[in-house]
Amino acid sequence: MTDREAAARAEMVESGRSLFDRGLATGSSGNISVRLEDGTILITPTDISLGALDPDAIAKVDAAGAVIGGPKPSKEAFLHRAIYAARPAAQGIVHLHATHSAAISCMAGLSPDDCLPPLTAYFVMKIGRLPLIPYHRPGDERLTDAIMRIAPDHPAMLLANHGPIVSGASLRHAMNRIEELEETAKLFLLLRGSPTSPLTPDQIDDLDATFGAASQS
Ligand SMILES: O=C(O)[C@@H](O)C(=O)COP(=O)(O)O
Ligand SMILES: [Zn+2]
Repeated sequence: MTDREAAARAEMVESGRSLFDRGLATGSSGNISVRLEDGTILITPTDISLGALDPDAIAKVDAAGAVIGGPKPSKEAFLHRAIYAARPAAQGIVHLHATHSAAISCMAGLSPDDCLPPLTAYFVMKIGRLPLIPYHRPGDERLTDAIMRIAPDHPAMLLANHGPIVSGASLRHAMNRIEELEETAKLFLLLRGSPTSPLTPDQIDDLDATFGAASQS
């Protein structure tokens, strides 16, 4: 095993524990993956608590989905593979059922192109727009087409009646992103019923020009 793979396994364990300890992952929901230099993907096993990962019991699949090591992979491995295929720079992916973003994913009348308003600069910088992916049961590979179409322009997507799935240039980057998404979902729910002033298109353009559009990384 390369040093990079050993470090990735350790980082997955630590990330899962951190998410679980803070209540961002509960029960056995959610999954985490890292893409290695050779294109193979480390992914959490199916039906396991993210708080109880073992670095020596993490599944490994190739880009075509064949299992090349470890226990049975997450049923969402196809989804992670589709995102890696659509976003060549992505090296880490996190999927959660975090309460506030999962609550948003169940709301009626969401805009499919953008289901959270640009409330804060950091949300714009980390997420940009948040598209809604139509409901499919977990593990349904028919989701692949929609993901391949939408993921190239979006590092974060919200699965309807389910939760967010977010990629990043590293696992740390994906973690930061999904945590920002969850915090913004919480803000959005806190502000419901209060008049709010989301950022304007000019303010968003200024952020994109200064920090780079979130869609690019
Ligand atoms: O919601 C689901 O069933 C999956 O998306 C999930 O979060 C956990 O599934 P596994 O990764 O197969 O445990
Ligand atoms: Zn899920």
